[in-house]
Amino acid sequence: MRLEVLTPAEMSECDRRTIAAGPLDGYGLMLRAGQAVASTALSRYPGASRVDVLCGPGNNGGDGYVVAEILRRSGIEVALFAEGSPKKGTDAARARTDCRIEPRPLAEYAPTKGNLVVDAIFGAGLDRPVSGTVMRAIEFTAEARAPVLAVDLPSGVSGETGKILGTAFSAELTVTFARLKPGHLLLPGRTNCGEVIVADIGIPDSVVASVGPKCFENRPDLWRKTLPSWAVDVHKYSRGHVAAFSGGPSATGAVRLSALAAARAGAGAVTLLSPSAALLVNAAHLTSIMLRRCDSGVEALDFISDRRVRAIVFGPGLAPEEPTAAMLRELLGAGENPAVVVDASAITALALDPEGFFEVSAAYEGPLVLTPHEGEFARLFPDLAAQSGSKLERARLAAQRASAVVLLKGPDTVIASPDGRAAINFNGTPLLATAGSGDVLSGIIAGLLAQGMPAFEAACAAAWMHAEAARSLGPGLIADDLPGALPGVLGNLEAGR
Ligand SMILES: NC(=O)C1=CN([C@@H]2O[C@H](COP(=O)(O)OP(=O)(O)OC[C@H]3O[C@@H](n4cnc5c(N)ncnc54)[C@H](OP(=O)(O)O)[C@@H]3O)[C@@H](O)[C@H]2O)[C@@H](O)CC1
Ligand SMILES: [K+]
Repeated sequence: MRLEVLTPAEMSECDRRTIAAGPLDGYGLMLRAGQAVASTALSRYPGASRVDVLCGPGNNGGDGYVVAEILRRSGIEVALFAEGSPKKGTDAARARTDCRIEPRPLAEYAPTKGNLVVDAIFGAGLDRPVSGTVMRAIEFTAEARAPVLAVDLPSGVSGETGKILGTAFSAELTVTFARLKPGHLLLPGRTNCGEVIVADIGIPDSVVASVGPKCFENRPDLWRKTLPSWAVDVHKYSRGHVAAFSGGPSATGAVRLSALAAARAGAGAVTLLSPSAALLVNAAHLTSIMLRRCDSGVEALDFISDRRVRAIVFGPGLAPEEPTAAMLRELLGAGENPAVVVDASAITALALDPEGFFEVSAAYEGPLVLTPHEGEFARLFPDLAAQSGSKLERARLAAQRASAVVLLKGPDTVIASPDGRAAINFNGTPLLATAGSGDVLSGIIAGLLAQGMPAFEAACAAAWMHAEAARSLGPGLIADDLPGALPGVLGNLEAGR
């Protein structure tokens, strides 16, 4: 499976290197791109006898002329509309010359009921908001509810960020080339793309590898090889011990969800470190999860070193206040170096003095993962949250600043590592928008970290497993159900090894 996600600039570099190596030239790539779209139109819309093809002035429009000519030769009635003309001497100009249909100005386009619309106005080269005639064409098409097949990207969707520039087509189907682009995976663009098909147009894998892409689709092949596996004589502590910090007596449920998820993700032992005041309430709810009184950083550190704790969940149910941030700084500064997952209120607490935390995290030698949702992210990284870049870019910058893997939650969760690697999760589901679901996620990450999985891979795997668990349960799930669904998810992964 080809998991690289290419920015439009990386894609264009792949085109350039492929053309330089030959034998395909730019027009050869365009012909293959157009053929891929035309054959998708024919196979996926077999009943379409009339097609409106809308072409822009660049190479995306060039692909459109190729599509129009192939469909015409296949006996389809094609109406061709053009916005601007390709520049002389370009591949797009050649494609227009080779197309036997005379285009009409896009201003004359009005969708006809039952027609398929092929959107070849703008693709990778969109660099400003759509307006004027193109905007009207998009609005007419939406009003007529005509099915749209987009070439590379729906016009109006930024391939780089997934943002809508002005307005955009809502496609049923998008055919892109060689690899996905961030705009196919990040919201809101992902929604406008509909189903996405990646067509092979002859760009070799070696060329893709040579441009050094660092963003990936979050699929099991990205991290399967790093999943824990155990020798027959393993015992509970060698399988990894997780410590999860409980909040006070009225805030204990969140961390119990994390603890259970860590155990279900495969940690051999999980201990809840609970303040004295919450011991009884925790004791009343725990069975296989162990319980230990802990009222200070010193007590926690003693336990961590005595019981060889490999991973910590720190955040769910804790107070979003300075003592929480201080305790985390103490844990990170002590030289024990367990893996630490910082979640929920602990992130809010760190936002009281971000620079103080970044100083400690830069010096920390253990694996560190932060799991903010957008609100927590904006508290800890207010300048990054306010900038205009993509979610991918924001997560990457945050990971570098915090010297930590940052898992920025949402329907299009992004996981970024300080080394520049990033992954975009695609299997998220609205089923996960339920109280406690984030606590389960941080527990899964800790469970995998405790078993020795590297931090970036553990965060990616956890995000994927979390969503698969939700999908396996379906509507009606509550966060309490998610840990119990993990054995099924892990079983399927094991079967795929
Ligand atoms: N060999 C290859 O590279 C291959 C590439 N392939 C195909 O090429 C596509 C990329 O082509 P591309 O780079 O020409 O960009 P494209 O999306 O056609 O747009 C550029 C044009 O749009 C204009 N423009 C932009 N925004 C605008 C706006 N808001 N409002 C108005 N105008 C706007 C911009 O105008 P300008 O900025 O120059 O004034 C320029 O004229 C890619 O998506 C894929 O389909 C395949 O054939 C495979 C081989
Ligand atoms: K397009």
